[in-house]
Amino acid sequence: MAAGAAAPATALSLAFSSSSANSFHQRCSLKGKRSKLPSAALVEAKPVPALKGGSSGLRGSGGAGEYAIQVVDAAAGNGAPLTIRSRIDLAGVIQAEARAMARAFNASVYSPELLASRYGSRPIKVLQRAIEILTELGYFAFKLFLDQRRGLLDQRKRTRAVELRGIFTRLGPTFVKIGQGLSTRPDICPPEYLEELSELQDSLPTFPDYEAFSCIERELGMPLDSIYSAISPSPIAAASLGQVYKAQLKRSGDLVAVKVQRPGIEAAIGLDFYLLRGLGFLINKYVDFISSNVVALIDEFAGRVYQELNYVQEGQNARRFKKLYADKEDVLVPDIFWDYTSVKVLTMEWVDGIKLNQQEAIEKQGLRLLELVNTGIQCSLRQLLEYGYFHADPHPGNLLATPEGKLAFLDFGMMSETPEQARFAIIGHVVHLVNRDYEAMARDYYDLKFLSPDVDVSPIVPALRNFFDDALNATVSELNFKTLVDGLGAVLYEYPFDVPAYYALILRSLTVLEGLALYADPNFKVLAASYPYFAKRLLTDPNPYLRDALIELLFKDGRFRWNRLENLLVQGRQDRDFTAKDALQPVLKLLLAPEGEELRVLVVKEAVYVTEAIAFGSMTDAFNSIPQPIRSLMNNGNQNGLLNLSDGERERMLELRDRVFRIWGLLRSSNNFDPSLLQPILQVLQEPEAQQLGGRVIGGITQRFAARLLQQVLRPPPTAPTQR
Ligand SMILES: Nc1ncnc2c1ncn2[C@@H]1O[C@H](COP(=O)(O)OP(=O)(O)OP(=O)(O)O)[C@@H](O)[C@H]1O
Repeated sequence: MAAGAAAPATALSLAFSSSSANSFHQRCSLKGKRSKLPSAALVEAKPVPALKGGSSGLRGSGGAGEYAIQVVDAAAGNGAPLTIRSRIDLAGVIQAEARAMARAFNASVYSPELLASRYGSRPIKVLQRAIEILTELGYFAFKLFLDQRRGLLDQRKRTRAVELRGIFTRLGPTFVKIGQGLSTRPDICPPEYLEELSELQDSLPTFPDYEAFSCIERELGMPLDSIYSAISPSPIAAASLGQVYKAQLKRSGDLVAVKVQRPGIEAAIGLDFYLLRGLGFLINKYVDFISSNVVALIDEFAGRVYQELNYVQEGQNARRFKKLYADKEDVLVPDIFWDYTSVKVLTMEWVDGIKLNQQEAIEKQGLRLLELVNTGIQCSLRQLLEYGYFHADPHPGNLLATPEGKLAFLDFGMMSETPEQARFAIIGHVVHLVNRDYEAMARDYYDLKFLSPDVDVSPIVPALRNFFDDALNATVSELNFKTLVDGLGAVLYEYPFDVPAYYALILRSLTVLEGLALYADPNFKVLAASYPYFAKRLLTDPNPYLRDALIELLFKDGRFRWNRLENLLVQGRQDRDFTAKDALQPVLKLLLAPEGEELRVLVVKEAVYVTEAIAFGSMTDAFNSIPQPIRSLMNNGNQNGLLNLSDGERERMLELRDRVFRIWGLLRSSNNFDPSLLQPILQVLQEPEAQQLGGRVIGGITQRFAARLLQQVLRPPPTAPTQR
């Protein structure tokens, strides 16, 4: 990382020119005046976690970019930690955000036409960059061509993928971004390329600090010394589009991260996308083995990168993300300081934390990586499948473990949305996968918008069967998510799929988390960790699509699969948002609805089986308690026992009874369970059609027995506590 270059004294009047950590400490000394807070009208006061106690103001741990700053209340003089309180005046925040938006009114948006008009008249500049890119990419393409001629394309895939990663790094930010983007597209790249490109690091060379500092002054319209009481002399991180400094706000004393955009990046990216688009046209026209529309892909991608260049937009993304997901206490999203944010400067709450790929450092703090990864998985599932608004770039550098054990999300430049229909279709897809219903899985690709409705999915079914029958030879929960993604990728790669970008990004966010978890535990299974969430959604979500998926999961060939319900309840209860009062409600409601006819018949039939099993079980218990000699007399030489049932039948009945009792126990012991929720079943059993089916029950017990049984269950509990 380049050392911080000297800043012009005029621009940086607070002697920020010094790159010495010492001067930084001196200026960060709090000396009592830190405790003065703005006296704005207070709508909400929120404590910021206390910073670590220390003995002498702010202390740097040495190397630039690695400050372990400790703040003490010097005024108190006793080394007691100082709690910085951010007083948030909500109206003030909204106004500040509006002002930041106004500052961003001229933020660039991607427009191929604009780029064409800008660069169409600058042939020399275009030519220079074209030569640079073509030399790199052309040589690479030539090698691919030779590989193909020599029949070595497959064999050399890994080597070429490594080379491509190097080329993208050399070609700069646009290509680093493209490489990162391609690493999420299994429909475009073979697995070897996906792996190598996802390794693309965004640790690019830094740009001079004086340029960053003058950019801050220009963008915020204030001299640096009136904004900060201190700022790190060099960046603490340099990423693809900007670099990040640690600073302390003069007005409030808050510690902040200041992200400053690379100078001239917009022009560089614009020129690159102009050229790439031209190349895209050529590829579309002449390269047969690439079936996707490359120009459309470039346009979509360029649009995203341009959005990332607008830091006000990024701040708004962070705000939205925080509102949706930081309601959970284990998730942290930094606040945005709107008065210090513009298109090219983003100021956010400083997050003290360790990157999620530094397992040792995390565990040294007494934190467990797997717990943090699990928080990430649960949060990702909510992002992808509940609200649909998700962080599309969750690489380990953007996920921090805080000392309090929270998972902090950073970098909201690239967000994506899962359309509502797709959210349900994904859950349905998992249900079909669990059921190994490959026809239904193939049909899901219409709902997922992978295929247009006129494409015949029948050829895909055997491909899915081939892959999943092998992959699923254990249970789905034991399946490695990456295997699944690679396998699906291989299937998608061979068929005319058009995978929407959001889907590829979803896969990537879960693969990233799984990758992190595998460091800590090679046996970790992301799908198993996701099950409680899926189970909870299926059991409780009233959406008709999910309700039908649940019915599909629970009934097969006219029989109820009690083992599945038990499994769902066991799993669903592990989700912290699960409430038993909502469990099965969507299905039970359907029982009473006009369109629930088919379900009613199934439920009545099942009630008969269950009643039979319970009655039989009770009789067996009673029978077994009779002394042996009398039992023999009662059997009267009948080998199959009292009811003349085969061993298999008897076993099945007892198993069913035990399972139903276990499920009942699971429900009763869950929070908020109220037995009257089963009322719809009682109502259905009392209908005349149910009585005809009741005749089957052994020993003359009719459906009335079932109804009475339920009535017992539903009776309001006595007021005095009774022993179970
Ligand atoms: N609020 C913060 N608190 C502490 N460190 C931060 C904060 N924001 C960013 N950083 C540090 O700066 C690095 C780069 O930030 P960020 O990922 O936002 O930049 P970027 O240019 O958008 O990167 P990318 O290339 O991933 O898109 C992070 O990995 C993290 O180390």
